Amino acid sequence: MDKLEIMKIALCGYMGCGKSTVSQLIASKKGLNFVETDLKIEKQENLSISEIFTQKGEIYFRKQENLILKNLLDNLDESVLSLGGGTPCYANNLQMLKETQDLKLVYLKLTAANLTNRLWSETHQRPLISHLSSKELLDEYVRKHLFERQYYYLQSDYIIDANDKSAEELSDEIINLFY
Ligand SMILES: Nc1ncnc2c1ncn2[C@@H]1O[C@H](COP(=O)(O)OP(=O)(O)OP(=O)(O)O)[C@@H](O)[C@H]1O
Ligand SMILES: O=C(O)C1=C[C@@H](O)[C@@H](O)[C@H](O)C1
Ligand SMILES: [Mg+2]
Repeated sequence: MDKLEIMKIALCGYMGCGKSTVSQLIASKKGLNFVETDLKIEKQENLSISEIFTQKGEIYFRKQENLILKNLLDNLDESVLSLGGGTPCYANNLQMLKETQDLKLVYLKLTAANLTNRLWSETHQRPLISHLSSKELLDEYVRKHLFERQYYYLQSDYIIDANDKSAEELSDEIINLFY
């Protein structure tokens, strides 16, 4: 495919890998829309992600995530889409992403150790890890969880080694894949 035809980029990866930060940089550098599934769900529910998990439960969240992704992909313009950490791992989300014309799925891959270091100061905002009270417990959780999820993330069109790179560098590396 001609590089210039690809105008839809979706970033996936584990919590804290930089999806939101890097997607926004790519969108602003290339004049594309920035879209984030988590933000869409928060807006629809008028609740934060943590509040949705607590008040309505994870199954409800996953159902809304699937419906919102379907709606987004059916109507997607030139955009950079920042997915939720679990999005490709549930329902038919990965299949929908792979079947969307002109969309390329990019995995921001970080080691479990680097993810743990980054997430340790930010656990309170993330409902799946907010109960983990020590860095050792967080590390153990991330290792197991990442192992389960890599199966899905690794089916992305592009796998980017995001260890020890700034968000600026990563945004340029991804832009260079397509433009
Ligand atoms: N390349 C980078 N190097 C160092 N820190 C980064 C990098 N990219 C993002 N960060 C920082 O890591 C944290 C997580 O980044 P961000 O929120 O973009 O990740 P995310 O993948 O969107 O997470 P979530 O799955 O929770 O939505 C933030 O504090 C952000 O400033
Ligand atoms: O990794 C996950 O399963 C999640 C990541 C976040 O982006 C949110 O979508 C939510 O906290 C669940
Ligand atoms: Mg994010």
